[in-house]
Amino acid sequence: MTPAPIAVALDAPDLETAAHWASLVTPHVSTVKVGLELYLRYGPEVIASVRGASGVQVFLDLKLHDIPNTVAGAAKAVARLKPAILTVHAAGGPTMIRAAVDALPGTQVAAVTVLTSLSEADLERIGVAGPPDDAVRRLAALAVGAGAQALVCSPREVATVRAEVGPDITLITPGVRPAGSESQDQARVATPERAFADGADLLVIGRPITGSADPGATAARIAAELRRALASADRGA
Ligand SMILES: O=c1ccn([C@@H]2O[C@H](COP(=O)(O)O)[C@@H](O)[C@H]2O)c(=O)[nH]1
Repeated sequence: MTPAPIAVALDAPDLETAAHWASLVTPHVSTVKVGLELYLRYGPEVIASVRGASGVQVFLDLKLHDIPNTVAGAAKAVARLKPAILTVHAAGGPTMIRAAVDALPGTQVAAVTVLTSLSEADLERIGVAGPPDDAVRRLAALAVGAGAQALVCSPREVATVRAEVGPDITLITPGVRPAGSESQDQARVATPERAFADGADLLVIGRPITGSADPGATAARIAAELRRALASADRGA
């Protein structure tokens, strides 16, 4: 069975746990995601540990945000790890995004538009007035114009972003919560089925899977539900 287009966020306190979660979920999902917690604790060795024998796609979610020269250097520093996806913040600006894209030709550079943990009120506090959709759409257009091949947005904005950037850009949505799950620190959430129906290509799901009693079984169940939804929408997975 083709793995479902889900990236499981391996936000684990130690390498053994992350590698164990990766081995449980990789039969069911296309991608595992390494974020700041694991990478800052263990560095590059974490990538081989979670990739394991399965050779699953690794999404390196470092959310780089610095001056262009520094981001280019950081991107080159991770090139040998061959991540399928690397994140940068769209708010770093077009020159910074272009620097990352040019430094990593074999990797999809994904620009994070507006963090899914931020509500409209949070955005107003940091000087971004108006509905999150407006800022997300603006940053998405800027990032694609600078060469980003992928974008990170919440499932609430994915339809708007798809309409803005067209069919060729990979849309990645964290803030995904199966029906009945807690939002936790995520502010802009939707179900996996909603995210896909609205045009997402890759769903990031962490704690609803890794915090469950059986991460392998939970990943299998969410993947199966998604395949059913995709089949009825004729999008295939
Ligand atoms: O806007 C963003 C960008 C990245 N993330 C990351 O995704 C996962 C979500 O984990 P959950 O446990 O499903 O909430 C996490 O690693 C974040 O760093 C995001 O949530 N929002």
